[in-house]
Amino acid sequence: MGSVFGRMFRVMSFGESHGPAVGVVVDGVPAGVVIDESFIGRELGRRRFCQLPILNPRCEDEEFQILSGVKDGFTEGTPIAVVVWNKRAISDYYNELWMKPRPGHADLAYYLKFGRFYDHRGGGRASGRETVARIVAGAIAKTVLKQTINVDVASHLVELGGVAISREDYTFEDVVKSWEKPLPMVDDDAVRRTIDVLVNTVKEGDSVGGIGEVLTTEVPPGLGEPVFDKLKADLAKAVMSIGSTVGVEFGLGFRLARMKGSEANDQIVLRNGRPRLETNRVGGTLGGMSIGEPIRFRVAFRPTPSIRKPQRTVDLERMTEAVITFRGRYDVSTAPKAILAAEAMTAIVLVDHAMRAGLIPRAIRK
Ligand SMILES: Cc1cc2nc3c(=O)[nH]c(=O)nc-3n(C[C@H](O)[C@H](O)[C@H](O)COP(=O)(O)O)c2cc1C
Ligand SMILES: C=C(O[C@@H]1CC(C(=O)O)=C[C@@H](OP(=O)(O)O)[C@H]1O)C(=O)O
Repeated sequence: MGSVFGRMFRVMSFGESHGPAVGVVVDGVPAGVVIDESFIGRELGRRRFCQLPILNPRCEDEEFQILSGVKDGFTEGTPIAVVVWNKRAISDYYNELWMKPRPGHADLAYYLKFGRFYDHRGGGRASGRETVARIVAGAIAKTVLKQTINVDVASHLVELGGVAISREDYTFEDVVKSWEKPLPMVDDDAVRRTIDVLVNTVKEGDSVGGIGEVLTTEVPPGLGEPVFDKLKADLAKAVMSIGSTVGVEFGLGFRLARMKGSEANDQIVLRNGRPRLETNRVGGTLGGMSIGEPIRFRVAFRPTPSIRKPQRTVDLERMTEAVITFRGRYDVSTAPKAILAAEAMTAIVLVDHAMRAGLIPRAIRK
């Protein structure tokens, strides 16, 4: 229930933060796709941030194993199962938090739904660790996109801990290259200022939220279906399913709501014999379908729940009010890892819709 996503390109994520592994089964991958295992490793590596330990103090080595669906470096057209081993869980930190739900985390909701069977250690199933499964499936989806409709997906942070990038003139390549920096931001000054904010936030025992953006190269027209299966609707569901996500806006998003039609409408112009949008303020879809333009949207992430400051909760065993102080490890912000999960989910949605639109067959070579 709830762990499968997609219609033709189907992704099933499994695993808990403190179980032996997290992983994914991807069904519907066409046959004949060349799988480069080192690319999957590099995508997992982008999520580690171990050079800035306050962003990922657990710093797993992300050793993974492909269990099925790939033979001699080619996909077989059958389900691809991948596990990523959990090796650095320390569950003792969570003993004192059993039945004392952390404010902001999913503990309370899991208790109210599943009773005392929920796993609260390291966030259990609701952990940021689950995004590892999405990164692996996203790496497979990106590989399929590249070898079929030649679409690339990238992401970056536009604001973190209250520090916003000051550039608006960045290109897709700038966004890709931002991942070579300590934080994926296109503005070096913002990177420096954000790191200061993050370091001070940890000293205070607190956490911060942020905003990221996902961009693609030109997506062929026709992805997305009227009216419930719009591309933007499926993308919104895909990214809203990432823990800590609180908002999605396409193109200029909420800024469009404050404009006049004459300011907001993207004029349609002829370029190289094709109808194109002059500006793409709308973010790459009209009527829920791609139109040959890049897709572009922003995602907001709330601050990390586990913080060192005392927080009020209810002891569910005694049914009394209580105060907890978290002593374990926590990411000062979920945003850097979460935006990468949004990038991965975007690739997954694009492959699913390209298959549904008939642009990707079940075997890409025979
Ligand atoms: C990438 C990522 C990293 C996270 N790291 C932490 C963490 O270190 N500590 C913590 O308490 N919660 C962490 N979370 C949990 C979320 O902040 C959030 O509380 C949880 O996933 C439930 O989110 P939801 O209510 O939006 O579904 C992380 C989530 C994500 C996506
Ligand atoms: C392990 C990861 O994130 C974890 C997400 C998380 C949570 O509550 O969501 C809590 C922490 O787990 P632990 O207490 O085991 O260190 C984070 O480290 C990861 O992203 O790889």
